[in-house]
Amino acid sequence: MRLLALQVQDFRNLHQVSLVPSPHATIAVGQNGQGKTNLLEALYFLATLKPLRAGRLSELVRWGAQGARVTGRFLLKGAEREISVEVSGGVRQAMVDGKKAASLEEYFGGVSVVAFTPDDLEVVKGGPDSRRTFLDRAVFNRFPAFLKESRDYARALKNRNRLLREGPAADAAYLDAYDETLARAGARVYVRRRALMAELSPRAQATFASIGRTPEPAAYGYHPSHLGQDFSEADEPRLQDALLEALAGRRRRDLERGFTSVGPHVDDVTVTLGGRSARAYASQGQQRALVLGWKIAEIENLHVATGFLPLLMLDDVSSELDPERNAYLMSYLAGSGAQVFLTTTDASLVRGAAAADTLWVDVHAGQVTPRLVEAPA
Ligand SMILES: Nc1ncnc2c1ncn2[C@@H]1O[C@H](COP(=O)(O)OP(=O)(O)OP(=O)(O)O)[C@@H](O)[C@H]1O
Repeated sequence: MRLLALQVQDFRNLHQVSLVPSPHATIAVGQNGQGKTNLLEALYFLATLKPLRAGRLSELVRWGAQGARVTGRFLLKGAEREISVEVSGGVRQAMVDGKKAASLEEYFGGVSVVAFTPDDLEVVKGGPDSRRTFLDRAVFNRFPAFLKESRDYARALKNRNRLLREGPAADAAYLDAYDETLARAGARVYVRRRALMAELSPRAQATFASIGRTPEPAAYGYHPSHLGQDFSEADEPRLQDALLEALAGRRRRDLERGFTSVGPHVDDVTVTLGGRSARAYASQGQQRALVLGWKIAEIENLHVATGFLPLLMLDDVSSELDPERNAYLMSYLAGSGAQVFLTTTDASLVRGAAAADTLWVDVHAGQVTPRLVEAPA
């Protein structure tokens, strides 16, 4: 998979950008607050239909503009196709070759992206919410149908919670029906997450072992909470029954509190080092290596599973790493053969990922301008 051309219109502070990226590294250099992350976010949104940072889609539209649009021409399995996404009035529209996409499968058609951002550290340091978001981005990359499946779950959860807020007056027959829907959708979410973790965690552990410079082994885990037992990814029907039972068992408590207390929305990801919580015990450098181990594993896992290397995006990551780990990452990127997009305030930090075919662009006040000469060291 390769991105041949990218066009961005009225996306955050980017008024109009037209870029022919390098087949390998494209590096955006600029001072703080100029639009470097916005450029990556535009590409991320195109490739995933999910915002990288925004809470609301309307935040993506340039102030004063009617709508935002991102278009990419990709080379996939020898054929060119154009996908684009528009946001207007808080609504997103996905298109393939200029026509409304018939399905998400048609839209994505093999496009995937792995993003490295300074926020990734939240997977170790942050709360369960950030860990679930982190995990779900990886699940979605591996199984594009998960975009719809996770939405189905969120909708079912919202409906049940709305009914729970009626308290004891809530109609029991309706609740039974909502429990069924929620258990079905929840089992799907769980099974997808579990399948991803089964592929990813051994790879991430091995990558960490090679970059962590620490004798303790890392472990990345995901288990259902409040179900009393674990389930494999092949156990969907049994899991659905267990979820249904747990929902029934917690109904009284849920009615009192007005929200659903069991299901994948309260599950957590565990990251440990030598069997101890990485959040509580790992150093900053070890925490960063744990995240890096996961991300590199994700790239390799996608490559094996789909036959394609995903697009890689690194938002100002080098400034967060110590020189040795940064050098490792840069040489990994240069040797991976992947198409990479990097941002930095300091070109010298990412020089290790650059080659003769690198496209250097300057980002200033929302303008993206290719450099005619290579960036100075
Ligand atoms: N919807 C929007 N419309 C117009 N401008 C926006 C919008 N959303 C954000 N901005 C502007 O975009 C700029 C931030 O851009 P961005 O986050 O890409 O910075 P950056 O170059 O990555 O900087 P840093 O190095 O600090 O991360 C800010 O000036 C912000 O005001």
